[in-house]
Amino acid sequence: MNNKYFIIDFDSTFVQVEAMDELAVIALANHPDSEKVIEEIRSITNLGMEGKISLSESLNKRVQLLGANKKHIEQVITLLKTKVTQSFKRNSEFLKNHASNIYIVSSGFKECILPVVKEFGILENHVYANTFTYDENGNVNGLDTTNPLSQDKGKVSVVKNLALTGDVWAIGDGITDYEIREAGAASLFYAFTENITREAVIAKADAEIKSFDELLYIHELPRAISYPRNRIKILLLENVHPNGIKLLQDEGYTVECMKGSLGEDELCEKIKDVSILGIRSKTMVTKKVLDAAERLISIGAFCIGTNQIDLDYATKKGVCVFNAPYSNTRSVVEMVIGEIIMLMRKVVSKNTKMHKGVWDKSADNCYELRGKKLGIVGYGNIGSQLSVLAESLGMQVYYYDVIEKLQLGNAKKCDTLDELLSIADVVTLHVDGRKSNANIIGEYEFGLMKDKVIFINLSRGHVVDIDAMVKVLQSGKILGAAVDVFPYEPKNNQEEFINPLRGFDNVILSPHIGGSTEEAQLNIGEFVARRMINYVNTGDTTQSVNLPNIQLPELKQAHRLIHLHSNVPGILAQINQVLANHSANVLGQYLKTNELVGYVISDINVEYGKNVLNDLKKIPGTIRARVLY
Ligand SMILES: NC(=O)c1ccc[n+]([C@@H]2O[C@H](COP(=O)([O-])OP(=O)(O)OC[C@H]3O[C@@H](n4cnc5c(N)ncnc54)[C@H](O)[C@@H]3O)[C@@H](O)[C@H]2O)c1
Ligand SMILES: O=C(O)CC[C@@H](O)C(=O)O
Repeated sequence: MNNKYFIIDFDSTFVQVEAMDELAVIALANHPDSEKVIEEIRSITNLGMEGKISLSESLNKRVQLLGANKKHIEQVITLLKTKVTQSFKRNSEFLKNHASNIYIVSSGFKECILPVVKEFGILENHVYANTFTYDENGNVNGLDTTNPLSQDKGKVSVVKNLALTGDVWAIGDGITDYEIREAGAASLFYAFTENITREAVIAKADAEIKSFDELLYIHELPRAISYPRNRIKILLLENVHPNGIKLLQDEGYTVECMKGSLGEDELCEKIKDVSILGIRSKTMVTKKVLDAAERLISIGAFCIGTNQIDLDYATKKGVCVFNAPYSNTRSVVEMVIGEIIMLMRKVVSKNTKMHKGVWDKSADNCYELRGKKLGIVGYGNIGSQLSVLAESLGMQVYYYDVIEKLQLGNAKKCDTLDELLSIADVVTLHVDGRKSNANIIGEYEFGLMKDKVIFINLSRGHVVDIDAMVKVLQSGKILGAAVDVFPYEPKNNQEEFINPLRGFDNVILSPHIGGSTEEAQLNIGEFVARRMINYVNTGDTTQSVNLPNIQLPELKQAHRLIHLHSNVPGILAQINQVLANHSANVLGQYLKTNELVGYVISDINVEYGKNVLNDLKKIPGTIRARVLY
């Protein structure tokens, strides 16, 4: 590190904001035309940053408009301390440990800058900036014009005077930072875009860095996190809730969102450099998609069902899949109850008639649900919660599940599907979307149902043979039906819904919205985003659908080596041999396997051979190995 120097800009680089703009907001708070003046100051700042007016002109104009005094400067310092850029904050240890290599060179004002950067160990005599001049009452009345930083190319002359020999890297968001490199006073200029992106500046830069982590990563320097988060690209399809998006953005990941889903070919193209994919029920993540995904480490299904993902193949490729197993359960249950009532009272067909002007007041074939037999197929999270609510409304609940399930309340277990179908007044499906559930309700099963049955499917489209259902609807056997899920569903809201169930006035059709409530989507968005963040940042697989679930302790003063491999004998021994070869002191080790893969986490002392990760990757059967800190 001896011959590497960092020339760091302050405004919008070391801190997230422009100190002068913030000072203006504070100083002009009681000014009658404050908004107008602040806007003027901001536009002058930008003109200066983009090189459209000279720096001295920009500075002078702004100071005159400011009307600030010493009290305001105190207030802006307090504010700036809360606005330090995340990646500088994260790497405070690096800044402290290498203080002699770090300079802050800014056209801003030292009074505002020094108290902020000092807290990060920056040396006072390494801070170069302008200084205000004051009148006898402590009001700012100008700036020290003898300071080179008040002049055009001031940064250039300051850095030249430092006479640094070695690698000098200028890091900033403005043209004046580039000028240091242009004049040959710095060897490289990095356009810093964590806070603001100026295309004109990026165009001049040797490279864009979206965070200070990225610079440290590029140059293999000591850093707070192993991999810059902004390099982790996330693609979120199908309208994920804004809270989920924000959680991921706040972590520093690069997030792209799309409202609809993508077809296989489009997704194959789009997914190439994506590390995390977020979907709901419509996006099919096939083998072909997984093969096209060169960097994918995790998929978040922002829903319950995961049948749209080739889970076995994802597991073999070491892609960790999460879903939200409970967040929309209640929403589905409420919709089922509502639909049973609407169908039993023929509200749906009567509503259609009313809109055509037909007054059909009659009680024919209209029933209370009290005392009726509800047959639940699939007694999982939704089925069992429905059981409790339906019973509280006076229904007699029967259920059938392929695995042994404890009954809740007075619900009665049926030993076969046939038994349930022949007992129930209302049949509702809540099975999962496994492939073998295709057409579990077809002609034969409809035949077993009672006359005037109410039939509901809010589970998955492929579990019902739609042609058989159409026949039985035409026969008049079904009193009413509600269907929310279909074997083929439109990819987005622009595509027409085409299905033979259209046109029956006793059938409620809904566009797969059983779980689409504000409450559920918010919960799902946050739940899945948190699971994925935890996995990426710590390796924790708790509640993953496909990888062995390991809940990990927080990583403190250690590096975490993560090794995912095919589940074959002897891998743990080989991992430990590699660790021994590199004299790595193991602080904790965690292992779990499922039938396809094994997951080994080794927390080790930070002193270890550099090639340990490469050697771990060479172990036969390795799917993925990474280091985290
Ligand atoms: N319409 C929507 O918007 C919406 C919202 C949420 C969930 N869902 C779907 O609802 C279904 C149920 O969700 P959950 O959270 O209760 O799932 P779950 O996994 O908790 O429960 C499914 C239950 O079905 C049982 N099962 C599977 N196949 C069966 C079969 N052939 N016969 C009888 N039982 C069978 C399983 O053993 C399990 O107990 C899933 O398909 C899910 O994707 C739809
Ligand atoms: O929101 C979705 O797309 C799917 C909802 C539901 O089917 C689920 O599986 O949770």
